[in-house]
This record gives sequence, structure tokens and C-alpha cells, in this order.
Amino acid sequence: MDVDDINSITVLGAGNMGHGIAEVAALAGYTVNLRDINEEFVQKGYDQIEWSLNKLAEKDRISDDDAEAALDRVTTFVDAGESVADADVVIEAVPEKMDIKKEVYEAIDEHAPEHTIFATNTSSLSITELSEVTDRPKQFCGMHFFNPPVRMQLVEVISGEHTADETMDTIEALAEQMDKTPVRVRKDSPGFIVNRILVPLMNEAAWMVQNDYATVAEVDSTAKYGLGHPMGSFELADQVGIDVGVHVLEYLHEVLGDAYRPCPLLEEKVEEGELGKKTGTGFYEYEDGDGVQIPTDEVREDVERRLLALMANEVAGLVANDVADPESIDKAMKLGAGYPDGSAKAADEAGLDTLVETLDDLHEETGEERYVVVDYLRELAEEGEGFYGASDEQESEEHDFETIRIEHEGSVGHLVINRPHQMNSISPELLGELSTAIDLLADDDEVRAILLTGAGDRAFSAGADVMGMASGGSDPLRGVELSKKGQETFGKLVACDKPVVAGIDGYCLGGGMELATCADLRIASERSKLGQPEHNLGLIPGWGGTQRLARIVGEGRAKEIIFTAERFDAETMERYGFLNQVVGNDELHEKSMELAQSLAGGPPIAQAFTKRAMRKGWENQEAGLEIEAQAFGHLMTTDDLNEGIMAFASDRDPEFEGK
Ligand SMILES: C/C=C/C(=O)SCCNC(=O)CCNC(=O)[C@H](O)C(C)(C)COP(=O)(O)OP(=O)(O)OC[C@H]1O[C@@H](n2cnc3c(N)ncnc32)[C@H](O)[C@@H]1OP(=O)(O)O
Repeated sequence: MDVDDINSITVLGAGNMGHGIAEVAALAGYTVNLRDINEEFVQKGYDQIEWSLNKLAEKDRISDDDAEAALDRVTTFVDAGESVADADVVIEAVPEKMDIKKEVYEAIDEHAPEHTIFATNTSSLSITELSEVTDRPKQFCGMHFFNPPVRMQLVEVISGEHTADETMDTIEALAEQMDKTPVRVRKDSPGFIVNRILVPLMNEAAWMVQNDYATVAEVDSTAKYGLGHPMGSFELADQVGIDVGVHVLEYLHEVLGDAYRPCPLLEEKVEEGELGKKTGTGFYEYEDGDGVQIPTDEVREDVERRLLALMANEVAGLVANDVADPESIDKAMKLGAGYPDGSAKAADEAGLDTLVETLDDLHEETGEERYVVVDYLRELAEEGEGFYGASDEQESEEHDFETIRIEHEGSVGHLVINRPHQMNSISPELLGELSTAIDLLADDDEVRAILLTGAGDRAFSAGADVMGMASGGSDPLRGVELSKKGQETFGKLVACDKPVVAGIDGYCLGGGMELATCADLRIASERSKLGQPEHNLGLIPGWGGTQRLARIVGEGRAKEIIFTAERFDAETMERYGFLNQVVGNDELHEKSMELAQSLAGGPPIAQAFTKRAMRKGWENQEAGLEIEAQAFGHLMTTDDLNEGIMAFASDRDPEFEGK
């Protein structure tokens, strides 16, 4: 079945995941049958969809009409057979127990049409085993959404032993239709990708505390501020539920052996009913205490190495068993766990030889199975390679951008900031890629103008990646370096001889606004909101904002924008002189490209000299005027001037060549 043939989707289970998946499917335009075992459960799921759609509309992420239409597409069912009678795809999200899931499939198989694909939203159970209770194992695969489905971008699409390639292709395409990013898991391996890496890490964190090797504070400080993970390991355990983590570990232990033996510290928490946030107590106290408190200055290098070593071993196991390649693993870990670099890349950066040594030492010391080095990891380390090849190969791949995109449209080099699900916030990695990309575009003779935009329609950029910034801990020197790196990178746009246009759609905040400030012209959609909110965070605009903004809007307005830290609408920012033009929301892409194209058709030498003279004039007007005069003289000798005059005389458009 082709994805275009899918009209109706049945979601079995109206709990947290089920109603979330149903909402996503309804938002994508599908007719949705939502089914649970009784009226009360299914109605609760329906009500939650309604609540969530209203929230999206309140936040202007969808219109009121779209929210209403999506809800209209959802029908509730209690009878399992009836619910699948017209389904093209069934997504099952019933409790994570093999017996329950098998019963459900046995109950629906004969009622669903022959062409229907079954996709299970299990987070770790065997797809193959489940598929075998149906008469359609080829049309059966895993479709693992992350919680909450409406917000989380990742969907792991998992092949069972019998799954046909066509089924995988269709379900991946379906995930894309739902505006999600599918990552293919080629084999039905316990925990798939994200849980297979996250849960053993949580276990290792617990073992370190259990064995008095480190404290909860040290481990969480290291995970969050050393490795840049969005949460500390114990914070994450509390967030997802310690019982949930233990449940996955028990399954991994049962199927894969002693390397996954759950740490007693985790088991005790479950026995005591201290399951994390949901019970008010876990590793942190939520109800009667201060909640999560993670110090920024207790990062320990040895703890960091240990976590990375365990992670590298899991990655090696997945790659060696052909479950997924390093790129897919990293994509999944970035989208599903919020790891800044992914796991394979982080391991490569730490050095696989060091991590193997760490595992060997730990194994010698403790004899624990989980430190046994996977053969493939040892081979890579011995050959001096990383998951992404030898270190020199990695350098040659540096233009394979992950956080930005470069697209060429005629002579416009279009640079897209590409982290839409983090509001195109600017991580240190993105800053590095931006710097390389600006150099590439500046040096590319085919490119005559640069257009900067943000991917998606929610943000040009919401500023520096606050999590990435936090991962520097409280090290002031790292802060200074980060500020300088941003100033220099954005400064390359100012120094670039080619005209630069910023096309702003949505939020343009903090570092994002400082980036736009370095463009020559700014055009924004009506819905855009701009501002320098750094004072709200106790910071200052550190990527040139204290200097460059005033050049455009004047000191008084710059101070107003920075000191109030407010978000200003596009119309106001046009009035303040920051925006050159405000256009309708649907027109931004077209109009900003049109503007960039028209500048790309301009006289390159005259444009370059204009930028240089104006830039020098900021520092010293005399110098600026001198450059202006010299440039004016130089231009007299150019073919472009000749072409400009000829075109004027013959009443046609000039064709400048920059000669
Ligand atoms: C030198 C430079 C310094 C700086 O630039 S400092 C940073 C200045 N910027 C800010 O303070 C803006 C921070 N962001 C926000 O205030 C809000 O966001 C918005 C108003 C932009 C949007 O709010 P809403 O519509 O409610 O969306 P959401 O759930 O907050 O964001 C969606 C996802 O985007 C992530 N995100 C947004 N901004 C940043 C950021 N600046 N750094 C890192 N992540 C960011 C969120 O966390 C979340 O992610 P998840 O879906 O995983 O929860």
C-alpha cells in the first residue's frame, strides 16, 4: 500500500501515547478511530485530545478552525473489531505487556481489511513475536513515538523479521506525513535505539552511586553540564518514572543477559514506591522538597568518561548487529533524547581508544559483564578509527552540515538554520557550521547574494541554545570564548562583500536577533516577534547585540529593546527601523527570495565597496569617506559601470558581471 492510499487510521489504546498519536494523525488530516476497553477510558483520551488541540490554538500554532476540524476527524470506539473495520493502518498503543498486546492483535486481525498495516507503538517488545500472532506478519512493524507525541519529533520505525520493505517504506512515509522524522531500525533488537542507549546509561549512573563511586549530584552535574544532556541521569529517571526504566531494564536483562542487570538502587526505589516526579519523590523530592537541584560545578571527568564508554559500547553493539548505522543512531539520540551531538559522534570525539581503555579497566576491577567491550568497538579503536571513520575522514566531511542547510537558487546562496524543533536555537555546533557555511558562500563566485532563514514557520531563531550554554557549566572562560565565537561568526556576514538578506518568520530572539542584525536587509512576516530577552536570563546580548543593534535603530531604541527584554511585533520593529519590510505570513519565503534575487542581480563591485565604506564609517567617518572616494574612482574603470550606463541608455535591465 502506498502512503497516498492511507485515509483512515485506528489507534488502539487512548492512554498517554494513544491519544497523543491519535491527535498527531488527526492533525495530519487522517480520519481517526480511537479505541479503548471502556467508554470512560476512551472518552478521557478524546477529552485530552480536545484539551491539547485547544492549547495549540491558544499558542497560535494552529488556527481555531484547524483544531476543530482535527477533533471532528476523531471518532471513539469500544468495540475493537468495529474500530478497525475501515482502517488502512492500525497503530496499537496498549499497555507494554506482551500478553495484552497479543490478545489485542488476535482480536482484531480478522476484522481489519486485508490491506491494513499493523504498527505497534511498543518501546522495546519484540515486533517479530507480536507479528506472528497475526496472519499478516509482512504487514507488521514497529512505530515507536516518543512522549508526548505532539511535541516529540522522532519516530523509530522498526522492522520485524518478517516485515516487508514496502511496509517499512509506507510507515516511514506516514510518519513524515504526520510531520515527524522517522529513523529506520533495521532489526527488531531490544530497546531499539533510544531506549537501548538511554536505559543502560541510567543504570550505570545508579551503579556509580550504589558503589559509592560518585554522588547523585556529581553524576547529574556531569551528564547535564559536562555532556550537555538536557537532563541529569537521575533527573531523567525521575521524569520518565523509575519503574518504567526498571521495566525496560528487566526486559533487556531477560533477553540480553547480565550486562543489563538492574542496579539494586533503582529496584529499591520501585519497591518503596518512590517512582519519581509522578509520586512526588524519586531521586529528588518534588512534593516536600526543592525538586531537581543540579550543581553546575560538580562535573567529574572520570564520570563523564564512564558514561561515554558505556554509551559507545551500546552504539557499537547496534552498528555491529546491523540494527542501525551511526548516522541514524545520532539522529535518533538528538531527536529522541535531546543529546546535542548524538552518541556515536560524542564517542568519536572522546576517542574510542580512551573509552575502550576505560571499559577494560572497569572490567578488570569489577568483573561486571556490562564492561565487556563489544568486539566491533575494540576493532575500531585498534584501527584508530571512529564510528564515522578515521579522524582525517571526519574532517573532510565537515561540509556535511547537520544543523544548517545550504541551498542554491540561481545566484542566491540560501542558508537555512535547521533545528526547527528547538526553535532553530543556536548551539555551539550550529555556530561552527554557520561559520564554515558563511566562508563557503562568501568564497563562492557563483553566489551573488546570501539569504538567511530559519527552517519551519515558528522561528527564524530563538537565540543561543540555552541548554548548550548551560553545558559550559559556570566556566567564565568558556563563556568568553562562546561570546567571541558568535561575534566573529556573525561578523563574517557584516564583513562579507555580498549583500545579505535575513528572512524572518516567527520568533527572532536573543542570538537570533543578533544574527539578523548582521544582515544588510531584514524582511519579516507579520506574525514575527523580535527581541533581546537576555536580561530576563540575567545575561547580556553577547553576540554583538550591545554594539550592532544601536547602529540600526539608534541608541535609545537599542536600549529600550535590550533593557525591557520584551518581544516586539514586526510592525513595531519596522517602525523602529530594524525591519525593512513586513509581509504577509504566507509571503515571507517568496518575498525574501525575491529581494535576495534582485540584490544578486546588482553590481557586485559597487555593492562590495558600499558595504566596506559603510562598515569603515562606523569606526571612523573620515576613513569611511576616504574608502567611498577611492571606491568611486575604481568603479569608473569597471565593465559594470559601462553596462549600467548602456542599459540605462537603451532602457533595459543591466546584466552586471562584477568586472
Ligand atoms: C549570546 C546569546 C544569548 C541568547 O540568545 S540567550 C537565549 C535567548 N532566547 C530566549 O530566551 C528564548 C527562549 N525561548 C522561549 O522563550 C520560547 O521557547 C519561545 C517564546 C521562543 C517559544 O515558546 P513556545 O511556543 O511555548 O515553545 P517552547 O515549547 O518553549 O519551545 C519549543 C522547543 O524549543 C526549545 N527552545 C526554544 N528556545 C530555545 C533556546 N533558546 N534554546 C534551546 N531550546 C530552545 C524548547 O526548549 C522546546 O523544546 P522541547 O520541545 O524539547 O521542550
